[in-house]
Amino acid sequence: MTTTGADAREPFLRLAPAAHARGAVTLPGSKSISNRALLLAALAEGTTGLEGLLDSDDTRVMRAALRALGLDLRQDEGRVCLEGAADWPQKRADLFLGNAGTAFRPLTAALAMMGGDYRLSGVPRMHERPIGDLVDALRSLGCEIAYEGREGYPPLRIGRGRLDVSRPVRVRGAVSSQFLTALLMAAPIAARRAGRDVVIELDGPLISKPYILITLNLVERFGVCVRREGWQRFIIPAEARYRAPGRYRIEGDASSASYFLGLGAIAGGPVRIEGVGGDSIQGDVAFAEVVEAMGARVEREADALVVSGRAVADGGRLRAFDRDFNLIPDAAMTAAVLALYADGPCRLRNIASWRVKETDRIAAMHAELARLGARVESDADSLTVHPLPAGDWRAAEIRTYDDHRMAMCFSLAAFGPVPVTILDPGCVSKTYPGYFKDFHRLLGVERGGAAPAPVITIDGPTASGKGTIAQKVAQALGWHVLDSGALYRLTALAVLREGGDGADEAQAARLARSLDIRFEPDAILMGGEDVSALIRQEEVGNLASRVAAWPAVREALLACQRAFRQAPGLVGDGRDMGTVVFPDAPLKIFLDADVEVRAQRRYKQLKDKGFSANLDDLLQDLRARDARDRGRAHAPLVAAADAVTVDSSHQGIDDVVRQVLDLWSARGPA
Ligand SMILES: O=C(O)C1=C[C@@H](OP(=O)(O)O)[C@@H](O)[C@H](O)C1
Ligand SMILES: C=C(OP(=O)(O)O)C(=O)O
Repeated sequence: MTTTGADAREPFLRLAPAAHARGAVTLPGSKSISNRALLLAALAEGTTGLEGLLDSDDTRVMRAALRALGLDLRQDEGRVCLEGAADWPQKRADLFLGNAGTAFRPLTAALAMMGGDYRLSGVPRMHERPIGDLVDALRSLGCEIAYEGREGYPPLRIGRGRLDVSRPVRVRGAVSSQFLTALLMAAPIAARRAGRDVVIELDGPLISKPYILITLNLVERFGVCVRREGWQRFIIPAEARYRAPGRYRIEGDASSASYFLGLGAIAGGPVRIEGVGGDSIQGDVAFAEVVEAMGARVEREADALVVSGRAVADGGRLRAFDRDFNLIPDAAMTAAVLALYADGPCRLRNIASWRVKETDRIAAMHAELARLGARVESDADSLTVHPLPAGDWRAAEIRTYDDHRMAMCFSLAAFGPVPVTILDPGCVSKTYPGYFKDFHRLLGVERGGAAPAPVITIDGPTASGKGTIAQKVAQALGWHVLDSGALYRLTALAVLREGGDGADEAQAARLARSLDIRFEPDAILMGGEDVSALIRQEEVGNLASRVAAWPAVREALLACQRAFRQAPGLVGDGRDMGTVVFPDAPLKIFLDADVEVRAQRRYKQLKDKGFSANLDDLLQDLRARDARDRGRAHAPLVAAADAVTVDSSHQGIDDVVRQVLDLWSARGPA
């Protein structure tokens, strides 16, 4: 199902439309906690054994930097052991920190307070991510920092300043909370040198507050108790000293958990996520509440979450939201993709920080969701995503902008009816190198389990010949055939027999659910009665088109249709076979023909069977039915984005059958 692997920096990863996912995943260690723990262990007296440390680009640059600064890091039976020091031995270093905000900002503060001759740089995008608010705060403390390029942005040069902590240091937190985090973690260096309390005051608003709580939690685990007055003032006592806690276990990454919470919500689940749970210290576990509000169920254990929902492939829909995501900006990206499956427009508010992360995430998210076919609106600090009806999905190539979260959250777009291609999937290595492997495992793609029987879908308007073509293709391949139109006709017949006219959705859905039908080789039985001829009547056909427009009816018949998918294979004909019922079908045909040609065919069919017919009436009828089928809001008649359109206007039946069989032998077995 996957066209190429994603372990190396492959150019793309093609995800076939998926329907269900279940199983357990163990999260990699938290990026935010790993890099904080590395820095604090490096500053602490004694040896710390870090367990569950994340191994990814962001932590590798941190570890490499600490080594370059003269610290001793050893790998020891699944732990990273680190001998810390209040002052680091190497006073000159040129440090490359990739695009890791959690390495760049805290190291800037620590090195600036220690003093030395340091240069800090990163990837080009890191040089576009602001750091001026932190540099201003550090300069106000007497640190010496210079911008090598653009004012307010890396690369930085750090020298030897003269620390003065006699006055509170003020820091702005409106652009990133990492500036306050950096000062809080480094402050004990200044407190020790100056022999007095360091007071940090917030200047203006603070975003991403839960990350400050992670910082305070970690700082305390390493022996420093910060006195805190709300979000306004933080006092680091003169005698603050970091002490190694011996061993420290890093919990799983809660931002990474968001993809699996989303997965369980749209793919049925249950998905068991191990590594974060009710005891987590990360704000992003609150994403569990977001998927709950959207309709998923989440069970919380101390160190695990179990999520399940109604699969969108089975007709499930998530509840729309209008929500402030300031506290969980990273997990919020997952919600933007889930919005595709919602029952109304979803609004993500207060996410301006997205603009200065790995990429301008508001612009990137807007562009890529739109590429899938979604309607999207955005402004300086918000994003509105409209749900994407099955017929509007486009098989898109998603650009990821070297942003791990773009790649990970767009994997959830694989639950639409068309394939989705993720470009540069290897960018997940920033925080989750094994992401796609875990994702595929939950989808069952890598499990080698029984693959579902193949399906060829043939969709098209009335009288395009799809019923005959489907029969003949199925015969040639020795497969089953599903005449989905018959299910709607049977429902219509049941409605007529109850005296209804198709205007009552609940009645039609109730009858659809309770159909007692049997398909025999030459007959269709309802309640034991052969109704094959009855359901071919124009009156029933017209009513069928009307009841088929009811979402509750389509939903009632969905599971019934999918049950036809059995070995050795199925040819399904209808109007939404490829878009809704079998979105993962390896071959989809959209069979079209001019409306005049179709009217002629229908006319001949009726005449041959001895019915009276009028060509003009038939033409008018077909036009009306086409308009109804194409215009209905729920599962309208459209070609799936990955369907092959075959025009049968000027071809004989056998030519079309041959064409379909050729297409199958060309692509099916692959
Ligand atoms: O402190 C941290 O570990 C982080 C803080 C957040 O950044 P902002 O405070 O810039 O929103 C978050 O987006 C980032 O991934 C990690
Ligand atoms: C914003 C992120 O990273 P950083 O730590 O580099 O800020 C992120 O991981 O989503």
